[in-house]
Amino acid sequence: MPRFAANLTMLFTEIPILDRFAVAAEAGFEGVEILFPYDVAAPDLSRAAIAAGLDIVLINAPPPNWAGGPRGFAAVPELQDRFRRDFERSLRVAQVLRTRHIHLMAGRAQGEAALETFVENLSWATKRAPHASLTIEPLNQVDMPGYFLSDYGLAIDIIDRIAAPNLGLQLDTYHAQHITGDIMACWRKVAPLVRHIQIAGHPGRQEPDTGTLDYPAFFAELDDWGYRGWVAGEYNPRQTTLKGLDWLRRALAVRS
Ligand SMILES: O=C(O)[C@@H](O)C(=O)CO
Ligand SMILES: [Mg+2]
Repeated sequence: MPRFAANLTMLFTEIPILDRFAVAAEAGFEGVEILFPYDVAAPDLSRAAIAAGLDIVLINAPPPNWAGGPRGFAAVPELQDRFRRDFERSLRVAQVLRTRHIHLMAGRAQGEAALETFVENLSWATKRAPHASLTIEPLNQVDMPGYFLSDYGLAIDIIDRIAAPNLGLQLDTYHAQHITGDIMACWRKVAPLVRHIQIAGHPGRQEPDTGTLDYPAFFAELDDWGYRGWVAGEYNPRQTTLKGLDWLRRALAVRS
């Protein structure tokens, strides 16, 4: 059974960010991810994680705007400088938080120039931060209209083309089911490239045990493949976060 992390940008939002760590640990999570940890002082986040005994396993590179702002710039030709500056900032924050994975968001863009920019920026970043694990994540076009990366074939081609050991795939089962219609087949196609997994129910993006996806079977499949990475709950809780954690309790019971 994989190790589970809580996405503190979407879970436990009923309490202040620095209080979410202890509550997540108490609930059984062993790690957390924070999409845009740029509004709170990094040493405060780090202290809260250490006090709760949790790893901060993933952050996104800026922009620090979750509420409808741009979704990254890595594939936006005219914003290459901005991407690189923001990446430097995420490296500084990741160092304080001791975070292993940094998700580099492509942003809204299209066409050949966007592809070349994405490849150039990602190659640059892999060399700039050889110690970091960098990820790219296909997002579906309904939730993220115009986002450059919403195709798994394209993600595989880009990762193969750059061929850097520190660049891999972030598999979000909600987006993957939306994009491919078959999460299990998608996982089997991309498994060797996957560095980090996020889960939610589909459709609806609520608790993993809502909707149509069979998570006990998916977790068993991850074990069969020897997946050793994290699985992060990244969803919108239906009520309070704690009331919707049966999926985690059941998974942890299978593990023990
Ligand atoms: O799935 C998502 O939306 C996230 O993992 C993300 O990185 C920001 O959009
Ligand atoms: Mg995701």
